[in-house]
Amino acid sequence: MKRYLILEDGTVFEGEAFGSPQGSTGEVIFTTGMTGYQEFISDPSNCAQILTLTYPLIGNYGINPEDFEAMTITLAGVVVREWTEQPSNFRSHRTFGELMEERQVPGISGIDTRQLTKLLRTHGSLRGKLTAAGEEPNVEEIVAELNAWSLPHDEVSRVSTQRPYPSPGRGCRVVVMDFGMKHGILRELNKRDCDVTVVPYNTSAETILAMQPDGVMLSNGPGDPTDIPEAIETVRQLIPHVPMFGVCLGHQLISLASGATSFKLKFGHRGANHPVKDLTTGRTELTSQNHGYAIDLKSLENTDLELTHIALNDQTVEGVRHKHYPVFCVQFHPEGSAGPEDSVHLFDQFIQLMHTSTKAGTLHA
Ligand SMILES: N[C@@H](CCC(=O)O)C(=O)O
Repeated sequence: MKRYLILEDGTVFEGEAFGSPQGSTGEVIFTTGMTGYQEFISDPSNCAQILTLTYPLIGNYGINPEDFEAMTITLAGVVVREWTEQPSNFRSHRTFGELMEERQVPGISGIDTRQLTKLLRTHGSLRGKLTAAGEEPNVEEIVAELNAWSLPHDEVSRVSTQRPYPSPGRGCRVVVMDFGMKHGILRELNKRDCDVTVVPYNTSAETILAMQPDGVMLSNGPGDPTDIPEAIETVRQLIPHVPMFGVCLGHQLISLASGATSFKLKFGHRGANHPVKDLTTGRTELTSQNHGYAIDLKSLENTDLELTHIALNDQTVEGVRHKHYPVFCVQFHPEGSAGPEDSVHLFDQFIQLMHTSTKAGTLHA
C-alpha cells in the first residue's frame, strides 16, 4: 500500500508502506552506518524519531535475538530505500519487515533516501509525518500541523527502567543510571565482571550512594539533556563522591551538571565511522555516534572540566574529564554496537579508575 513521508517544509516523498499501517509524527533524522540496522532501530536514544537509514538495502542479514540494544522499539518510524524479504544469515530469525510489523513501527520504502538525507543535511533535522497506509493526505493541512507540532520532552521517562534490576558479577560494584541504556553498555561492564545494578533515571543521589557503589555509569538516552533537570542535579551531587563514567546523554549530563551548556546540532552525528581525536594520546579513533545535541566548547571555560576528545568532522566536544574528581565521559559510543570498538578501552579505564579511587579512599566522602 502507498504511504507518504511529508516534511514540515512541504516536501512530499511517496513510497510503499511496511510495518504498522498507522501514521506517525516525529523528528526526521538519518544515520549513515552501512551495517547495524538492528542495533540502530532498537537504540532507545532514537525514541520518538523517524529514522532514515541511508544504506540502500536494509534487512539483508535479517534480525536475530542477540543484537537488540533494547527489547522495546520506541522509534516513531523508519525510512528505507529498500528492504529485503529474503535475508541470508545463519543468525537470522526473521525479516526486518516482520519485526517492524510485530512492534507496530510504521515504515516507508522505495523513496530516494539520498535526496532526503541531502535535504536534512542542508536544512537540518525536520519534523515529518508518515501517513497511514493507503491514506491520501491533505498535504497543506499536514504541513500546518507539523509546523504547530513541538518535539516531545518526556522521552527519557518513557524508555528508562521503572524498577532497579541487577546484572550480577564478582568485580566492581557499578550503579548504572538508565536514561535509555543500550545493552551494549551493560555487556561491556559484565564482560569485565562488574556487579551491576541498573536504576531508573530519577533515582536520587542519596539512594545511589547508599548502595555503596565503586562507580556510577551514566547511560546514553534520548532527547534534549536539559529536559531532565532532576537528573542533572543528581549528577551534580554525585560528582564529588564516586568515580563516574558517562556515555552520550551521560556525557551531556556530567557537562551540564558542571556548568557547561548544550546546543542542538544542525542534523546530528549518527553513524559508525566518525573520527574522534583523543587529545591525551593524540590517537584518532573511529567511533559509533548517535546524538542530536552537543556540549558547547566555549562553555567548558566556566567549568572544572577539561576537554579530552574532539570530533574531527566538525570540531565539536566529544569527551571531557573532571580536573579534581575521578569523573570522565564521552559523547560517542565506546561500546560500538553497532560500529567500531576502537574506544572500548574506555571501559577498562573506568575499571582502573574505580580500583585506584577505592584505594585512595575517595569514596562516599
Ligand atoms: N539524546 C542525546 C544523546 C543521545 C544518546 O545518548 O545516544 C542527543 O541526541 O544528543
